[in-house]
This record gives sequence, C-alpha cells and structure tokens, in this order.
Amino acid sequence: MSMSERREPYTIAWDAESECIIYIDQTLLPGRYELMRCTTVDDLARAIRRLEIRGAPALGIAGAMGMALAAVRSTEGDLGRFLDDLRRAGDFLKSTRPTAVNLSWGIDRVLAKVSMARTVAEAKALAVAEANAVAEEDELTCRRLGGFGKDLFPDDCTVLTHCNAGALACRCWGTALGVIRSAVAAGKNVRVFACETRPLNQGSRLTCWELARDGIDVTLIPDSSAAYLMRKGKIDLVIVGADRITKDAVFNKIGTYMHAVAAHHHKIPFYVAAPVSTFDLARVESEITVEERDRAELAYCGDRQLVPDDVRVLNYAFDATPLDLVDAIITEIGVLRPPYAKSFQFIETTRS
Ligand SMILES: CSC[C@H]1O[C@H](OP(=O)(O)O)[C@H](O)[C@@H]1O
Repeated sequence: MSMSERREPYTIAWDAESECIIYIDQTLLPGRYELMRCTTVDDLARAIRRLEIRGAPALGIAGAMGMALAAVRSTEGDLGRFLDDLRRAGDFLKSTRPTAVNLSWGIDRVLAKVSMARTVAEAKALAVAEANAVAEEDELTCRRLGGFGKDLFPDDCTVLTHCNAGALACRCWGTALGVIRSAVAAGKNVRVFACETRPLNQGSRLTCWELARDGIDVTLIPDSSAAYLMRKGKIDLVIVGADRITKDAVFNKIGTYMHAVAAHHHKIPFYVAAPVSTFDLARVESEITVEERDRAELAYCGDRQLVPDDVRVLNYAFDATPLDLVDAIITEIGVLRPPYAKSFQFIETTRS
C-alpha cells in the first residue's frame, strides 16, 4: 500500500463516544503496537512522563486533550470554580515535561477558548472542540511543512536524522520525517541514516520502525558514528525536529548539538523542521529548563546494569543548538533562513 493510502489510527486521538484519549503506547514499539485508552488527567500525566506519548507536536495535542479530559470529567457546577480546576489541571500537566513548549501551548490554547464560555456545559463543549481542532490542524501543518522542506532536498541524497520527529511525534506524517516523506512522495531518491538516539532509542525504536513501514531506505547507526560518516562524505544533509525554538537557540533531543557542530565543521546543511507552535520567541536559551530524566534510563538496559551503583549519572533529555549552526528552519508557513531576527518578526506577526 502506498504511504498516502495507509490509514493508521492517529498517534493520539479523542474518542468522542467514551470521552477519552486513545494513543499508541510508544514505549512498546517496535515490538508491540498497542493502542491505549486514557480516561483521567493523572493517567495522561503518567503516559507523558513515561514517553508513552512523546514528541513536541504530539505533546501539544496531548495537552489540549488533557484539558478536554479534565473538562468532561469535572463535576463542578460553578463556572468560576470549574475554570480554576481546569487551570490547575493544566499546570499539573505542564510540569510533566518542561522543555517542549508545545505541551504548554496546547493547554493554553484550550484554556483561552473555554474562558469565553458562559456556562459549564458550554465550556465542556468548547474544550473538546478546541482539542480536536488542535489535533486536526497538526496534520495539515505537517503536510505543509513537508511541502516546503522537500525542495531543500537534492533529487538523490543521504540524510541524517536524530531521535524521532515523525508521525509518532505528531498526529501523523511528522515534521523532520514529514519532510522526508514529502521528498520521497515527490519522487526524490532519499536514503536515511537514523541515529539510535541514546538513552531511550527513539531513533532505532521509532524512526526506523516508521520509515521501514513506509518502505523508505533507512540504516540505523549509533549516535557516535554520525561525525565519522560526515567525514567520509556519506551525509548530504541533517534534518531534525525541535521541542522549543527561542530567540537564540533550538532545543531538541540530547545529541542534536553534537550533530550541528559536526555538520558545521564538514559544511553539511543542518535543517530544523518545526511548526510555528514550537517557537517561543519571548525567551532566550538561558531561561529554559532542560529536562533531566531518571538515572535508571542510562544505568540499565532492561535488567542489565551498565554502571556501578556509586557512580553519578547526568541524564539530560535535551540540548540547545545556537541558531548560527542552523542553516534553515522549515515551518508550515515557509523556510526561514538566517538572519533569523527578521524571519522571527514575521513569525510573531502570524501569531498575533
Ligand atoms: C517533532 S518534535 C519531536 C522531538 O521530541 C523528541 O523528544 P522526546 O522523544 O523526548 O519527546 C525529540 O526531541 C524530537 O526531536
């Protein structure tokens, strides 16, 4: 079946009948493909913390649907207290993963909409409708972004990716992988080197799974091989996703900065694919919290201990790449090129 015809259940969706969230549990991939049902905000927070649901745009959708979940489960009859409860649920969900701005963006988008309600019933309906709107817009956003990005690809090229910025990080299609899909659909001959992306292996487990299912040529490499393959002339360009883009830096999965430095040294184009919702242009790198995750993610591989108990572990989930190492930022409203200050003014006007 061609890619465009394959209709998978979306990575995350609102089930109107049972008023709950349905999502693919990404911790089980690639071995098991299981759809999970989430009925409470606490369940959703746990799923986000465990990266059952992950990826910036998917977190935006999850945040919006978390507000819908809080709304439909509420028994509060007073509108003022109902809205206060929703704001508290939103703050709780925002605390689960602080680096990706999309999570807060999705939550705040629904809260802004429900604040216009005149009754609790209207607020509940608005929350669900806005959450679904966030999800549906994501698909169109990814395809538009892919449409712009594909033109940056040579007709025959080998591309390096890091982590997973694919359909599993969005509602479907993907951002960085969405550009690859759009380039392949446009008839370009694209080969992919996917970095495994230690410690949680989003590259080997998720990106390789996605691309193999689409019949796209993908080879798994350890993160540590990327620079050597660049030195050997095996990489034509690098494309990654993003979790937050500030005035001066791109926050993305740990290891992204390493690839940006190596690409810059080898004069290889380094591209970031991200929707406008990932931009946080009121802040600079130094103001952003970089999520640190559990020691166990590095200290164990399954049941196998990899480091002595008395050795410290520092497990950053993200890093920051300065914009002067980024050759282009591909968005759903076009491709941004340096100097970014002028492009960012345009972004701000589209959002105001
Ligand atoms: C399309 S953005 C995906 C972005 O999110 C990933 O982080 P995580 O797997 O921890 O949610 C990674 O930074 C990807 O680039």
